[in-house]
Amino acid sequence: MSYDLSLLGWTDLRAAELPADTVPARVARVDRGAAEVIAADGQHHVKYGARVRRASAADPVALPCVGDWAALRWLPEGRYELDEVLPRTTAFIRGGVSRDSVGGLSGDGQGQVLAANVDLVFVAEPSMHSTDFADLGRIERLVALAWESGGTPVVLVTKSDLFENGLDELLDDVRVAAPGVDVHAVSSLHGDGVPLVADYLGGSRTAVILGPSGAGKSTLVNALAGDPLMETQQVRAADGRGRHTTVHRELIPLPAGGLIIDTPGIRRIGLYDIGDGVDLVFSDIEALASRCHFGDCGHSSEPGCAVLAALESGELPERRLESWRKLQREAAWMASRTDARLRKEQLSRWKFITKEMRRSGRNRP
Ligand SMILES: Nc1nc2c(ncn2[C@@H]2O[C@H](COP(=O)(O)OP(=O)(O)OP(=O)(O)O)[C@@H](O)[C@H]2O)c(=O)[nH]1
Ligand SMILES: [Zn+2]
Repeated sequence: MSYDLSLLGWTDLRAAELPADTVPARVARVDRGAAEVIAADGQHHVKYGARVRRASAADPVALPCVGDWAALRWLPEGRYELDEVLPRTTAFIRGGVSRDSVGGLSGDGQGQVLAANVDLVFVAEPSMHSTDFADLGRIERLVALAWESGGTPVVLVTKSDLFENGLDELLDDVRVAAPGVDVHAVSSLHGDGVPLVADYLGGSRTAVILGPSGAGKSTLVNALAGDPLMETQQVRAADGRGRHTTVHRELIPLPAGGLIIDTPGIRRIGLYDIGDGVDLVFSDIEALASRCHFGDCGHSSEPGCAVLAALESGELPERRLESWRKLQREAAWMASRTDARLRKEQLSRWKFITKEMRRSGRNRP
């Protein structure tokens, strides 16, 4: 089986970075010390070469991850080895903080890349979640995370069929929560909006879908993929196989071109390093704050505060200001951690391209 790598996102820009005597391959899945990759001549299971092992021992962020482009080197013994991870254009990084551990935090200083080279980040938020409406705060949080990864967020208000009246008003509220971000309603059940989501992938782009459990992510991926690649909740519950089904297919090529990365890690991603992302998702408040009388205005009781004025006039919803304060506190806390700062520096070499891309065309597919 041979693959057209351009359909998997391979570009001339990346080709320029390929070391001599190697062939490119996209990482579909990783497994301690080895990866499943897709090269032009087929799929391979490859072990990491000495260079990758050395680099990742020093910094786990250097470990290959799903979505990476890798350089494979042919060994005399007749197999490929993963020789190098090519520079990433975008990356979802989980900080060295596990919120599941005792006390809620365990700062081990070990960053981990969950997915790389993701062009589009679909933020799925159901229009109705049991009896609750779409959660705007969660959208803000995931959009911030999306910007921080370097990908372009697109908000999908899923299960739009559950919202009979007022869908337009809901979409307006979501647009306020995510300025500069495309917002669409999707019903995988009826197929509404699904072709539009596929269009974003433009034949060779890579996307992830973030969102709470039950948002309809698997159902949407199935609708995009056109065949039952992943089983939805009911099926999984029935056969008791848990989430294994998605683990086996982490990089999913779509029939119309483009790819979706769906991994348990990406599904569980919450709020990690969102420093820059907060500024982007709250660009309206940042703009207001720049007009405050005092440069270091805390927007609490200072005279000449443009933020408070907007709050009073109703231009700025109070919920949104609170959401901004909360995310800023978390981002500040993350930034105060030395290891988080270090990790950022190590990553900056991978991220500069990203920022340029973000500046040049952040909203359109
Ligand atoms: N009414 C309606 N229900 C939907 C739609 N999409 C998905 N569902 C249902 O919502 C439930 C959850 O869908 P999933 O696709 O499993 O959600 P998920 O986001 O993948 O959830 P996790 O795997 O837990 O992260 C299932 O019962 C689906 O049948 C939709 O467009 N409309
Ligand atoms: Zn102010």
